Amino acid sequence: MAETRQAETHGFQTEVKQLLHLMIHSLYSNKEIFLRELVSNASDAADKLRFKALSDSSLLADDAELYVRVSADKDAGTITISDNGIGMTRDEVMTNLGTIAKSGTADFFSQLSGDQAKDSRLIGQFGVGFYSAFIVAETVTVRTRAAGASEAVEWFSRGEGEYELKDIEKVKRGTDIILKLRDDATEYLDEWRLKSIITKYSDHLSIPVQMPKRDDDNNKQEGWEAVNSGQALWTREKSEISDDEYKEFYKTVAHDFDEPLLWSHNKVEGTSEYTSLLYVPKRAPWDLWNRDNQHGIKLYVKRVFIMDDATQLMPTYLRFVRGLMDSADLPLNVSREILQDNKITRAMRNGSTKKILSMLSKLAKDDAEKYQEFWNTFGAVLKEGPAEDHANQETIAGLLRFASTHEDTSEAKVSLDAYIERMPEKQDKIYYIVADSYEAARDNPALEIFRKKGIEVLLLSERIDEWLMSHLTEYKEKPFQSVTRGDLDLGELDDAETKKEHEQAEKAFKKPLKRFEEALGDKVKSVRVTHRLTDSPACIVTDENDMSTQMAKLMEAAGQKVPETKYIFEVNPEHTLVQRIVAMDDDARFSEWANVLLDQATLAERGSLKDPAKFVARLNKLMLDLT
Ligand SMILES: Nc1ncnc2c1ncn2[C@@H]1O[C@H](COP(=O)(O)OP(=O)(O)OP(=O)(O)O)[C@@H](O)[C@H]1O
Repeated sequence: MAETRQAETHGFQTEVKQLLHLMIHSLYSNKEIFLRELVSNASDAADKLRFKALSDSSLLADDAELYVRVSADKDAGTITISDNGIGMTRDEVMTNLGTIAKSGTADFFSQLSGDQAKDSRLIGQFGVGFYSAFIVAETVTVRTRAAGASEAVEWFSRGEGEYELKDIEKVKRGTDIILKLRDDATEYLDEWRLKSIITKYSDHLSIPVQMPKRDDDNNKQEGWEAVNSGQALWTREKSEISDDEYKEFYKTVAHDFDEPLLWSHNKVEGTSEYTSLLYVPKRAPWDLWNRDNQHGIKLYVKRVFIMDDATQLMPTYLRFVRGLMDSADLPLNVSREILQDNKITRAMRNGSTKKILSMLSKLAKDDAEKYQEFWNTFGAVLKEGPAEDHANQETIAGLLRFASTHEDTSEAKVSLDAYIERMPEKQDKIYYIVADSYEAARDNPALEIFRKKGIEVLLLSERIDEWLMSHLTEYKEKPFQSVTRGDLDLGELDDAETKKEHEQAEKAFKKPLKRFEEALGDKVKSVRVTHRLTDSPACIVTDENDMSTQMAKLMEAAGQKVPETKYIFEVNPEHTLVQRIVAMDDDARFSEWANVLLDQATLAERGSLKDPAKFVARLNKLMLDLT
């Protein structure tokens, strides 16, 4: 027999206090969701017990019919949500109802602005769960007994700084949550009101949600009756499910306040048999950028809930997808380890990935505006795709959107198909540039020749872009080519005449090039005549096989040692400044100017210099010469 402990008072973790405060103040216009959250927790508790009982049937004891019960006591001003699910031990109560165990919680709180409308949306994304009880309740009492245990505990709180915990007697396994309603929330004492909320949010739960059965005069209670249909939504025929039902179901599975952007419900038969119901949300969850965050896919086996966050069922670059998969083939006692390397899981994952990608491709085709909304929210995550998923690389590439010299906006709107469609007949490559910002990409001197010739260049400036481009080599048999790497060969786009002119210019400029080489020494890899510039005197580019500027920056930012890249210095013999410098007899002065040109070109490409003070000093000296 466990030792009976005295009542204890515990303080909430700081974040819980913050969450409670925010919730009470920003969710008052959406109070009813507390019931959805508590009923859904109760139903999860029943699901968890059903799963655990597969290997230990004694846990169900003589109480095998699992249910959730909701009732109101008008005299006491309370409503009670009970379940005979898995329950909680004392330790579990302290962790689950006293702290927030999600990783990145502190980050989340730092995003809150104090603006109620904005914060309430963020809280929606965070998932309010159990604590939402305090939106309507003055006090909350939780009485719980874990399955298989004999002791039980009571948790009590006013939602302020602390909660009380004491040992109690509880006859049945499971959890009762008793809410003493605030004066402005007494509408929830009405059974009809409760019933309508349950049918709205929880109709699809496979666990029966019961309410008191009233006699004909609607007065005395005669047992309990289920108020939800009790049929899991995804097991029904698509044609019988309304859009509203899909949307409400999404809110429950994804814990989102908003409607989904789109969804797909599939029954797959053949070598593997499963049903999937997958949603793409409208808004990004608050921790989308954390690659380790929870994946949103729940796994069921033959309608029995097995686990949340089934990472094996969806690739990481689709981690924004929410929903569930229900397998007819997996064993009920499946574990995460078994899922790891399993033919059935792989088939489900491949099938669902294809489904999501084709759903997005269809959206892009049918409703460009809505697709753009999706892209602006999740595009940067999808960009992880080509590296992670080679098999679907071409499809993912087709979904990418870029800023480009064709448009006058930093918004990424151009698809590769649109780019190819606009390509002049003789163009055989897809040209792009990666820089720190849209402006730096747009204004990079290396684009001058492309502008002059009317060749479109994709302008990339997100952190992930260099990584993306290192994995994308071609799209529809057109190779990608960075405009700041390697020797620029416009192939067929240059006619024989231009090529001849280039050769002549190079020949004629041989001597000056030698002078530049001597002046710059080992600061550069080589010096050559440029074919990319029309308006600028010089630029720097990397050799085809060297690490690009952006990749080097990324690696440096990640704390890795990066070998120093030597740039190729390209000069524009047509430029007046270059012509004047070349005409100088004084080698020392020539060298000063050559160095200034190199530093300028480095600034345009890298955005910073190793020794900026020296550049400024040199420039000042040359300016003095002119005044
Ligand atoms: N009725 C219940 N029976 C058993 N455990 C419960 C019950 N209600 C809550 N819990 C436990 O408390 C934890 C915290 O609940 P809470 O609703 O705050 O978060 P969650 O359900 O894990 O997350 P979210 O609601 O954001 O998806 C749950 O994960 C569960 O372990």
